Parts: sequence; structure tokens; C-alpha cells
Amino acid sequence: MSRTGAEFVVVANRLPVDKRVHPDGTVEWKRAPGGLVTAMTPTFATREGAWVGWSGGAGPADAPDTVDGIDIHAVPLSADEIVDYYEGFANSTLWPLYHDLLVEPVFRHDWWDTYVSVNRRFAEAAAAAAASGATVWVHDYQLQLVPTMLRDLRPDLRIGFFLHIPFPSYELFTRLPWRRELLDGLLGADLVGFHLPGGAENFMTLVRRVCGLETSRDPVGVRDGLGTVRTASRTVRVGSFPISINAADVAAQAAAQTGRAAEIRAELGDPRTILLGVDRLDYTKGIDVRLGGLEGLFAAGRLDPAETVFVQLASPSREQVDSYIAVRNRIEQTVSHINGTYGTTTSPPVRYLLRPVPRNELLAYFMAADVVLVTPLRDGMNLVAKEYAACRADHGGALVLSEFTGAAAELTDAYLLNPYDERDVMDVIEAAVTDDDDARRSRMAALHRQVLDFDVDLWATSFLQSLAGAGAANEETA
Ligand SMILES: Nc1ncnc2c1ncn2[C@@H]1O[C@H](COP(=O)(O)OP(=O)(O)O)[C@@H](O)[C@H]1O
Ligand SMILES: O=P(O)(O)OC[C@H]1O[C@H](O[C@H]2O[C@H](CO)[C@@H](O)[C@H](O)[C@H]2O)[C@H](O)[C@@H](O)[C@@H]1O
Repeated sequence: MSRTGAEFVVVANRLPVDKRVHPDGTVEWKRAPGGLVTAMTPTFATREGAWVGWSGGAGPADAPDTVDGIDIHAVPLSADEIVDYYEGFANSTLWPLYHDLLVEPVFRHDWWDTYVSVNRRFAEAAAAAAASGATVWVHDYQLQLVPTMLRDLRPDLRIGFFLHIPFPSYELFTRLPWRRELLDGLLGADLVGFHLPGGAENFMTLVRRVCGLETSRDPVGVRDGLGTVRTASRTVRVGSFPISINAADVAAQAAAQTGRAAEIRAELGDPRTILLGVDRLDYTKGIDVRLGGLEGLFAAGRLDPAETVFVQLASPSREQVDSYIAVRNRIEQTVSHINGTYGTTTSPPVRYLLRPVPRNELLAYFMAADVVLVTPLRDGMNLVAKEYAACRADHGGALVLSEFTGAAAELTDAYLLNPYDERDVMDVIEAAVTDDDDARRSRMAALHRQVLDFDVDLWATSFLQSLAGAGAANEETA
């Protein structure tokens, strides 16, 4: 670790490392191949970089000092803090509230107290990691108090904040007993970023009405046309920066999986149509929506279960939280019901896997799929939709996409559906399966082009350039 601190610091709930324990007991730490770490790679390549985050376990910090040249600063959480901060305030209060009350948020003052103390620990770790005048990029709903806590500790820093999930309207947000504290926490940043202009505008409405601050009134643009909030001492810029993926790399890796894709099709019994879902097992993802649509199509004789296989790859998530236990039970019952009603002992129409699939295998499934079903009831962005579009350089396949994802704002050539309208869900899935080849190919060509043109490098670069401008303007007027 550098003695003087890093010029660029990422602060996120999770560290970008995976621990592997070999059979002989030796421990190996590898860089986790997640979207955020990929997005930051070019930035870390040119500057001394550090990452502040939680390793995912309880007890003393367990992480390497450095991974691929990035200094790692692990923030420890006790078992009680995991319950109150991560499972509690982050994922049982903020997550459902920010995702339009899909389940009832729980408001508990003891969870809030832990959220405050854990945010302070992250802010202190970031303050210790950053060099004088460094740029610090704080991520997501778990850490909304960090910008102001960090500014109080280190007024010399340029601080950016990016929210990865939707930011709700005034009416939803003001249910929070701690609405003022959360907004004040975010206002410590020089730049606050959201995926979509709508989130940015909700934020500006809230700071006007709850904090009584003056804001700009022009619409916020995408990667451009920032909004402004005037606080007592500084101007906070507010913008929209839709995240993306490393599309060229995904396309190249997927191209190497065409052989495995053919094997998958054969293993599935060479059906006429392979439909695919890929998600964390979360109630926001609408896995039950697509299962309901398929069942309706089978029941109406509009899709033949003997010629159709739907593969749902689900990755376990937040397994101790009640609403996640409930959605898992619901999904597993529906899968059994569909297979019991429409399958045979040798060919169930739904194949359901509850474990993360290795990356190359996932790309092979994307290459094998005739239709990918992305049907969230609400989703900040949804990278699965972009990964599928990136894979299909062959312009094969079709993407069904919920209008309630951030991705739908850009991927307008997808088969868009309203997940709250059962009839629309069935009609759109049927169209994606049965449309003629030319129509499907021209849609996929447009989607593939879109994700290659607007990749994750553009996301990171545009955010960091805007942050540099916002920070410099505040330094000039200080
Ligand atoms: N079952 C799975 N196996 C492997 N990777 C998965 C699985 N489910 C989701 N993923 C990966 O996790 C990421 C999910 O990102 P995204 O769609 O933005 O939703 P979220 O971040 O809310 O889970 C994608 O990169 C996707 O490929
Ligand atoms: O860390 P976990 O609790 O296991 O959850 C995983 C991540 O889920 C969320 O992802 C969001 O960010 C994606 C990238 O911007 C976006 O595409 C998606 O729509 C969001 O749901 C969460 O925001 C992350 O903090 C979690 O790490």
C-alpha cells in the first residue's frame, strides 16, 4: 500500500475480490470479474488506485492487501451489522422502497443507527486511503451517507456518488423517517449520478422540497446537461450516466462459445425454441412474470411445450431476507406446477438452476438462446439485457425486455413489454418466438450496435470527466 495514499479511490459495499481455498488449504485471492471492477480497469491502469469495501463475511477484515495493482482496504462488519445494515436497512428498507414498494419496506430506528455507524466506518476507511486532492467515487444505496461524512473528514477531496438502482419519487422517498439525513449525505458529493434523467430529476425535486435548496430547472440530459443544486457552500452537479458493459470483450468471448452453444441445444433435446432467463433470484426481476406468461401461452395452445424449453439460471441472493425466501418458494412452486402440468418425465419444459454459472458457460447459453426473457417489475439498469445483445454479433436471437428497466430507455429495438399486463406479456413473448427471421435479425443488429457504441468505458469516462469539472468549479469558488 502506498504511504501517501491513492489518487483514485472507489468506495463500494463489496470488494472486487474472490477468495479461493485450494484442497491443500492454501488461499488464493482473485479479482472478481464484476461489472464495476471492469469499468474501473482503465482508470486504475493510469493512476494509483484503491478500493474500499466489505469482503462479504462476518468478523475481522479478511482480504489481500492488493489485487492486480489495486490497494484493497477491507471494511469489517460484525454478524449483527450484516443483519442490521446489509440485510436490514439496505435490503429490507431502501431496496424495496427504491424499487416502487414491490414488497413492504421495514422502517426500524435500530437498523438506521447501524447504517449510520457502518457508513461512518466506510468514510473513515476512504479518508485513510485517499491521497491529498484525490478523486473518490462512492457507489450505491448502501453508502448514501458517505459523501458528506467523507467531506467533513477530508475537504480536499473530489467526491462523486453514483446510484445503481432507481431513485424514487418525492411521494415514496418522503416515507423515510431519515429522508433529510439521506439527502444531506448525498449532497456532500461534487457530482451525484443516476442511470436515467428521471432519477436525477426526482433527486432535484426532493432537495428543493425537503432541504429548501435552489436547483436548476432545465431537464437533465444523458451524459451531458448536468443539473445543479446550490448548497450553503458549494454547487452539487447532478447527472444521468447509464451504465453499460465491456461489450467488445463480451462479444469476443461469446464468439468462442458457439461449439458449446450447439452442445447445450443438443443436451436440451434439440427443441424448436430455447428461451432463457438469467438473474439474481430477486423479486424485482419478474421471474414469476415470465413463468406466468409461458404458462398462459402453453394453456392457450399458442406455444407447444413439447417444442419449447425455458432455462432459468438463477443466482442465490440475500438468502436470509424474508422477501427473498418467499420469492424463491413462489418461483419453485410455479416451476414444479408448469413441469407437472405441461411436461413429461423425460422433457420438462422448464429447466431451473439455482447457482451461479461460470462466465463462459453463461455466454454459451446466450449464444444458444432463441429468446432471452428480461422481465423485471423494476430494475435500475439490467446488464443481462446488454450482455445478451453484445453476444449476438451473429444477429441471431431476440430480446424480450421490460419497460421498467433502465436498459429499456436505450434498447428500444427489443421486444418491449409491460410486465404488469398479463396479455401483453404473452403477446410479446409469442411475437419474439414467432416473428419472421428478418424482423428478428434487424432488431438484434440494432441492439448489438447500440451496446458496442455505448460501452462501460464511456460510462466511467463520462462520469469521471463530469466529476473533474464539478470538483474544479467548487475548488475555484472555495
Ligand atoms: N445465474 C447466474 N450465473 C452467473 N452470472 C449471473 C447469473 N445471474 C446473473 N448473473 C450476472 O450478474 C450480473 C447481473 O447484473 P444486472 O443484470 O445488472 O442485475 P443485478 O446487478 O441487480 O443483479 C450480470 O453480469 C449477469 O450476467
Ligand atoms: O451485493 P449484492 O447484495 O449481492 O447485490 C448485487 C448488486 O445488485 C445491485 O445491482 C444494480 O447495479 C447494476 C449495475 O449498475 C444494475 O444493472 C442493476 O439494475 C442494479 O440492480 C446493486 O445495486 C449492487 O450494489 C449490488 O452489489
